[in-house]
Amino acid sequence: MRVVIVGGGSAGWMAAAMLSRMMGRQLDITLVESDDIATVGVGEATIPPIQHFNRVLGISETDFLRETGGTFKLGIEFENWLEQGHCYMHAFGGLGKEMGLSPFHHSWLRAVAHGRNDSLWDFSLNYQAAKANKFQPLSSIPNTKLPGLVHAYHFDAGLYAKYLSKLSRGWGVKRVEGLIEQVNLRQVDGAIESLRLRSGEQVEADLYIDCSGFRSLLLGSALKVEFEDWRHWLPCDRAMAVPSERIAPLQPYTRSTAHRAGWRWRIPLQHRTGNGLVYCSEYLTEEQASVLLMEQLDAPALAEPRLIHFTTGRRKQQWHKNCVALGLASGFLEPLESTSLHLVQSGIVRLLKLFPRQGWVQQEIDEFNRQSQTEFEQIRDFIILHYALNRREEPFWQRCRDMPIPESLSQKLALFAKTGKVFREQDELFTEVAWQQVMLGQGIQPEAYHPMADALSEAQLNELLDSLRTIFAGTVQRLPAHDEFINSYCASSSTFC
Ligand SMILES: Cc1cc2nc3c(=O)[nH]c(=O)nc-3n(C[C@H](O)[C@H](O)[C@H](O)COP(=O)(O)OP(=O)(O)OC[C@H]3O[C@@H](n4cnc5c(N)ncnc54)[C@H](O)[C@@H]3O)c2cc1C
Repeated sequence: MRVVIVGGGSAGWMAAAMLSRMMGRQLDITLVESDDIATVGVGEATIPPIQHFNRVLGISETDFLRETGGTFKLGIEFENWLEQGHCYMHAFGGLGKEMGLSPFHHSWLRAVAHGRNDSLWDFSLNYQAAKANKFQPLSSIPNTKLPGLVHAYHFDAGLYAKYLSKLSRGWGVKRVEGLIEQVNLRQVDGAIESLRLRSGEQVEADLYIDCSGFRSLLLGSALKVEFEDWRHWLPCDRAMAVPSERIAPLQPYTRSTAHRAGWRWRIPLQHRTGNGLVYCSEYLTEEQASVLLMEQLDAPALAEPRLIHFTTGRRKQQWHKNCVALGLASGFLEPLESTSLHLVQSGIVRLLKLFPRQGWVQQEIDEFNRQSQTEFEQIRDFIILHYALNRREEPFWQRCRDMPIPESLSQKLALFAKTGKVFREQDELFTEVAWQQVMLGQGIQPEAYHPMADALSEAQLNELLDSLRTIFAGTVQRLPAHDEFINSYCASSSTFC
């Protein structure tokens, strides 16, 4: 089968690498990219499943981090989101200790209700290590049955695309440089027939993968698949990004700091720090955004700030006829929970699981679209949660607080507020522990805890919590500094250019 991938950003090269690796010579893969159209040029923070993607590709962690200037990530810190001066973390990994069927946070809720003043994050090893700037891979805590650290990465997505391009071409992918000027549709069924490049060359395939970025050249422009706009839930529509010099120490976590009309990110890489402001253009001009971004850099800028326009939402079908869209061509959710590259990854995996034998089968397409829709909506709800429960005073934040939220989210919040209970939908990306941290972090104080948490006596509970705190503190103390570990394990020669 002939496959053409349009676009050589992270989405295009991730798709090329995985399809060529998994399907081998059964597919004749061509990737078309244009030197005249830049990639989006941002995308630095990820979530833990990216490890699996690299493993399947056979990429070692050290090579990957060296090639992409990458660092380790243990979670995302949210500063000023609830209100100015408040801070919490969505730390990856678990909390406390497995308590049979009773999630650990119920025991913590009980302890707090009875007068203890521990923070939930005293029982997150990831949080403790992150705030101490410590890291090394740790699958479990030695001499205990407790799990260790769960990590993702910060890396330069442009360098990742370059690296995957080199690997993919070794695995048989053909690269064509050229600007696509026309997408020709078949008369008979309206599917894509061919692409005409500026050079006059025609490129034909059985399956087209649209990774053309926000343009959505094939799925959106040519096939006219509608875009579902979610700005009424997520009103930010601009980002301004700027790299700055690396500073020490390298923090093993992403920082997301709310400002008067959105938030800013700070992502430490080996060769630079990625910074950006996400904002709503109704409340902040481009000039104000630039001042806000630049005045709060913690090291000299390495380039001029760059403005990116976006609209939050998704294409109503992400696979239509003989065209599947991945990455920005399929939809966009702001990078608050670092989910875009993950959506590329899961789209590729979904495509491979439903890969057509020949032609296309409508049931496969419907299943792909159903799963993609669910995944996008679940992530959307998780992102809205951060905005909806704020207590900030500025007009932008008041608007976020007053906005109606999806029914699926309001049910989840109400259940947690009343009972402390939270459930992960089937196959949902975010774990119960992730939901707990953000709901508590955004100020929900559950009225009750699960009766199973009463199974221990008060003395037993206190002993358990004290011993967990001691174990976590001792474990973190023995970890090397994140910088030290990077230097010895995967130091990169990448420089900013
Ligand atoms: C502000 C912002 C911050 C982000 N931060 C994160 C983050 O922290 N973590 C994360 O996971 N994701 C993040 N993302 C998303 C992430 O950057 C993208 O999902 C990812 O890079 C994939 O982009 P892409 O390949 O779909 O598109 P692009 O990088 O835009 O690539 C599009 C490609 O299509 C080609 N093309 C377009 N038109 C034509 C044509 N006519 N002919 C030929 N070629 C064409 C271009 O040359 C280019 O190669 C962020 C996105 C934004 C906007």
